[in-house]
Amino acid sequence: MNSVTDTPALEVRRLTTGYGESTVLRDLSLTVPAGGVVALLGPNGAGKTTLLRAVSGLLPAQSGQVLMGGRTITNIRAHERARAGVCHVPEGGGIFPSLTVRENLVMQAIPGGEAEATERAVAAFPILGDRLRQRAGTLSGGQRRMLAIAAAHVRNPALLLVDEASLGLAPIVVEEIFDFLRRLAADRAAILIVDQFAVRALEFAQSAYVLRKGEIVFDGGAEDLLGSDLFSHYLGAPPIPGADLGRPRP
Ligand SMILES: Nc1ncnc2c1ncn2[C@@H]1O[C@H](COP(=O)(O)OP(=O)(O)OP(=O)(O)O)[C@@H](O)[C@H]1O
Repeated sequence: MNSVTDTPALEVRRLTTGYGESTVLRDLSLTVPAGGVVALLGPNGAGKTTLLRAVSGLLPAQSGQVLMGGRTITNIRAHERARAGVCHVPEGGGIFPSLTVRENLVMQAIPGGEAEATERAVAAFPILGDRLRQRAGTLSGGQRRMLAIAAAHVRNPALLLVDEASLGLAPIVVEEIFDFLRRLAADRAAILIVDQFAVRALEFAQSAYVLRKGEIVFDGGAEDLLGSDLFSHYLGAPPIPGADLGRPRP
């Protein structure tokens, strides 16, 4: 019998899903260990976002199963999955632009925990402390990303799904975001991360999956992928230090 720590944070078993008549993911299986960080990589259109949506319940499974902490969540709705501890930070979103920064944070708090929620978020990203009364829609791109991740952090999720943490952001902002994600990971949060900057994601993760046309073509250690010819084989560009070549190509 599994102990609590052996039970993966997330198990996707033979999942098939898509949009209407179009199937995007076929028979896909993936595991995020408890406290593990997993990178999900692949070219544009491979199905990475679709997988995150299927895990967070925004997209129903056509077949297969999704389990969180050993419990089947395949048939429960997105808000119930969120209550169960799944937190999805979508690409370019995850905030309410017309609300202030403080309101975005407070709405994630448990009743009575509003002040603590704000404190937690500001401790994660101090710049948010200077922006609490500002409408989230008027923040810079980097600050919006920080707010989306901080709002997720407020809920103390068991499983964090981060879609494109760094896309379009200045390197210094990306560094700050990854520093925080590293701290979360050190606190044993399970994280499934999609990032166009494959090298950065692989440096952050312990293991990786590469998706192509809805199917897993690589499943293994992040270092195995990073330090070998497999990287260019699967992701099309060699990791050259200092160059923005971590971006997967179609
Ligand atoms: N709402 C939708 N309706 C129909 N098809 C969709 C929808 N969203 C995505 N698709 C299709 O599903 C496939 C996978 O898209 P998805 O966004 O999951 O890929 P991705 O790997 O995240 O790509 P990217 O890196 O460009 O974000 C693509 O062929 C895309 O056109």
